[in-house]
Amino acid sequence: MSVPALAVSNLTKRYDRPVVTDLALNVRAGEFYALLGPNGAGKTTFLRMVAGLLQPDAGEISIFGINARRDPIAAKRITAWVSDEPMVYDRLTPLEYLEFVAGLWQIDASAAQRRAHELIGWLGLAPHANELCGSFSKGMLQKVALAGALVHEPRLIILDEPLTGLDAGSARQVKDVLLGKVRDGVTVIMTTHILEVAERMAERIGVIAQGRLIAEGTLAELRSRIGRQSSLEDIFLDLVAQGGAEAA
Ligand SMILES: Nc1ncnc2c1ncn2[C@@H]1O[C@H](COP(=O)(O)OP(=O)(O)OP(=O)(O)O)[C@@H](O)[C@H]1O
Repeated sequence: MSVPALAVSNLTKRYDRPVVTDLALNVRAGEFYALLGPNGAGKTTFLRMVAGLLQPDAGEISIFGINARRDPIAAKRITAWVSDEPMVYDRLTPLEYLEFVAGLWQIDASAAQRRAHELIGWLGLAPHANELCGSFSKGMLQKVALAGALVHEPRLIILDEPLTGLDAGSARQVKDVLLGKVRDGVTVIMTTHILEVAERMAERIGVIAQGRLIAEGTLAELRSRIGRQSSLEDIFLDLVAQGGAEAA
């Protein structure tokens, strides 16, 4: 069996109270995995630990067989992190920003230029490629940040709410880029509150509530767990209610 893109075990983080508790989760190479959960469930905290931005209290994280806690740089080389709060430099154009990021990854200049133009084209940013990011809307900044995260051609793309605030056209561009990446064998794990997106795009869905993975599977598997033909919204609400009752 091939090595999983992501293998997490016993992951735990607490602040003044537990936020992620003993969480185990595996994502297969080439899979599109959606992480759902109510507000405050611990999704962002979980993903930030996986991306190496937050130190867990306990647990193991393996990315394509690399122990991400022991060798975070090797793990980051093959991982992309796309936050729900895009951070790009106001005084750079998208092209300059992508060149800058490519430089950090020490990507050869001509390859970097080719990738930058490709990403800018896919995300519909070409008409703005030479404008300063400081004048961009939040949606445009989100797309620039996504392009920046993909410039080093990661094997695992981790996204926190990538579609929030995007208009229909931009959301379509982002979804198409992600689906294209999955077709090329890249693995995607993303959180979303847009259940329709999880339903349409993800091969498997994980549901987190109160810092624990309370359910996981294909939509059909989740449906059979609830035991009736329901929409993903009904399944999600049932699972979260069940998970909350069990935790209590
Ligand atoms: N730095 C921090 N210090 C203290 N508590 C924190 C910190 N970061 C997150 N939390 C708490 O941890 C819990 C989980 O937060 P997290 O952002 O991971 O949830 P989420 O599932 O991503 O929620 P949402 O869907 O609203 O984005 C929340 O109760 C939050 O207040």
